[in-house]
Amino acid sequence: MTTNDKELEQKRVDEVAEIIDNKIDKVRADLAKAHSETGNIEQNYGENTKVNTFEVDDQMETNASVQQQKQLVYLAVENENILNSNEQKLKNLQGSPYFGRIDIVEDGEKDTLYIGTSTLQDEDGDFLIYDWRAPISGIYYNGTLGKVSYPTPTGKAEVDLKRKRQFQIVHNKIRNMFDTNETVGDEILQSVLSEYSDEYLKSIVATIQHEQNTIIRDIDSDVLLVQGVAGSGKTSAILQRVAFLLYHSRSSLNADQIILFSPNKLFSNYISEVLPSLGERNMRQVTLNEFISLRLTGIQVETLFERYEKDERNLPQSMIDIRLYKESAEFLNDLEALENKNKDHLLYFEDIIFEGRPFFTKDEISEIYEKQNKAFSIPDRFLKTKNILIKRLQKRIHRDRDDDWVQAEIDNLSDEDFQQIITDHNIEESTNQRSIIAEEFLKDRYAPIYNALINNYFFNPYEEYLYLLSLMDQNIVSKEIWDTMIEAIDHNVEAHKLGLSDSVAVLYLRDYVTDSGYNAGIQHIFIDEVQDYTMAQLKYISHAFPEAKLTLLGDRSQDVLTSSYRDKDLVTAVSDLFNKKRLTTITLNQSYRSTAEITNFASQLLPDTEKIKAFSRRGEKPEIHVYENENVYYTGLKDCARELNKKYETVAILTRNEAQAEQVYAHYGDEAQVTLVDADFRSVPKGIIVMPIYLAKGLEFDAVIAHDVSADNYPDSRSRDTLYTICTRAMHSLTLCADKELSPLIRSRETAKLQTN
Ligand SMILES: Nc1ncnc2c1ncn2[C@@H]1O[C@H](COP(=O)(O)OP(=O)(O)OP(=O)(O)O)[C@@H](O)[C@H]1O
Repeated sequence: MTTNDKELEQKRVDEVAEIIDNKIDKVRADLAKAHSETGNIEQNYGENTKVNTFEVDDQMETNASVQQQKQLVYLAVENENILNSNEQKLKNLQGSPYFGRIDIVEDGEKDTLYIGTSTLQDEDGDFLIYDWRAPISGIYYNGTLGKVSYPTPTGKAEVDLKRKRQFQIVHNKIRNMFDTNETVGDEILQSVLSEYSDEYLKSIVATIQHEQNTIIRDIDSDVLLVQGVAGSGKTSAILQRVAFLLYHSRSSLNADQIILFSPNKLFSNYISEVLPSLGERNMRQVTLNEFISLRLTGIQVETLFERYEKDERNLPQSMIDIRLYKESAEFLNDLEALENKNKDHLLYFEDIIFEGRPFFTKDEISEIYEKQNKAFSIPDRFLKTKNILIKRLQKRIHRDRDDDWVQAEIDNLSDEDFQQIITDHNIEESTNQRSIIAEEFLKDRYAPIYNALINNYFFNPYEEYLYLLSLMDQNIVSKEIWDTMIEAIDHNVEAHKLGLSDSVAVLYLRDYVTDSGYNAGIQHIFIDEVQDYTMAQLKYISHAFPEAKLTLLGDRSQDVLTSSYRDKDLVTAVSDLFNKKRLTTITLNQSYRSTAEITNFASQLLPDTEKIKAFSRRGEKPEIHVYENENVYYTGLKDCARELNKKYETVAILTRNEAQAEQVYAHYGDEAQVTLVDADFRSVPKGIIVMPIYLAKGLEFDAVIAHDVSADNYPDSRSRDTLYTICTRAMHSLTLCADKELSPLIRSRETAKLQTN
């Protein structure tokens, strides 16, 4: 590449930068204008709705006018939103308008395309920048020079890729520029990965690698399972994939139809900037616990973290055996089969209480249910019962409307409330207007009953679950232990609590009997850290979102929360669970987060079968500090953190569990620059932080100190995943501190600098 090449490219950057600046000025002016228009319309709308509603004619006129005004407000707001989004996209291009260029020959014609985070056209409609998600841009990430193809609506198009050029442009100046035959050459990746960590994960759009691109652009799989080593870009790929899907299906998909199950609240904040930097809105995010708790209102569901902390203290074998069964997809199948087998069984119903008294008693509900034809399925019989109850409620409303107490209540209504009923229900003037008003009044009054019916509150899934458990012919543990377990759940439910595996089973059962609980509007579900999920949970999630395609990403070696009792092959288990769906499995072996020294050290913690490729970014060897006793240990740990903090903004001391994090923190006294991070934190503070590893899942830090890697604390292979996950959170510096004897998990000492104190 010649100096002249660079000058020409820089000239183009300058031109494009100027166009972007001009466009931003224009969009800002449009936005100011649109904003003041929206203000006017809104003000007008406010005034119109204040019109007299006491005369019927006025009222109708007002309704029509209000509708019209509402529409105007909607359009104005929509227009502003579009302008805002355009402005955001242009701002994202400012300073670094593109990162790639491809020269192609298509049907004998030469073309040069520049690729950036969004499309930019000049006045004549010519493309100055192609969106990275455009089909043709795929060539940039996938293709090596020569004949390549890209998808078009009419099939594959063949082109000859003549050149692939990468840029690193900062403040509109070309810092680096390379021609390459690879996906993205090492030089640019090196420079990106050497940067220090940030509060937020960054977009990898400019340096997406070949396998990552396959994940991002997959549109055919129902279930896309990614097994990727720590730091291989799984989370980054998910976010790029969301942006890709939003672009690819822009007429039929919006961000609200995508849900990401994330491991914790810190993580949600950590990833929150990527999509906006790509000009897209964030998808919905939920933790598994929030998802379950929202569906089981009034019950406190045990969190995975709480359970992990309890497991650390005591986890008898019988409990492991029961839990493994309850976490399997078969358990849910068995519950369903048992429910069906037992046609004569009367479901557990509940009274519907209204104003302190039963409105429908459980006897009445049971009687209706019993009368349903047993040849029908349980969900059918349940639905018929529900419909009869709704009809009875409607009859009751019709009957009660002429009762004296109702009439008296209507007489007592203020004029405004009276008119409100008329307006809300569009009641026209007629001879029986008063009866109609009475009926509507009663509907409002009885709305809680209607809601209770619609939401199936008259069915008690907890009792039903306990009953089915008692019927189970299991051979996992002795009958005595099984019965004790049922009793424990019963006590728990009385205290409005539920264990994690029971909660999913109750939900599944409730949804099965009541034929409800699914949301067909959601089109994509992403699950990060899928190794923390059980097959029962995955089965339930896929039942709850029947139309959604699933993208599952995990690392079997980072099974921090369940490896104490589970020994599973994630890929096989997931493949078995979704064997009827189009499933694609992708493996990522290359790790990008850490220096080669850290990755190589972390890899030797795992069995030799694990293949992890370190990225060729060099750094210091990890250090192991072994201390003679507890007193010197804590002084040493603190000194080490302080030293590191001089160089790195964030130093994370990571522990096995909460108690250990608290213990470390207690040794700090009130030192201001140290923060103990717990599950309620929304963002990671700077300075020295102390936290249990499960809260740091998915996150990364410049420098990590692994607390107490002694043989006591990490005695055997069951704690291997925890130690591995801790080590792989480090980007530039890793130190392991041990009180006395070093853990046997640390096999190869050559990959680290050992120091005894
Ligand atoms: N193609 C890439 N270009 C630049 N940086 C990348 C690329 N892929 C990954 N990275 C960087 O590597 C780091 C790890 O990525 P990410 O958190 O997505 O990995 P992960 O597989 O989800 O990790 P883990 O499972 O350990 O939490 C991040 O800093 C990310 O920006």
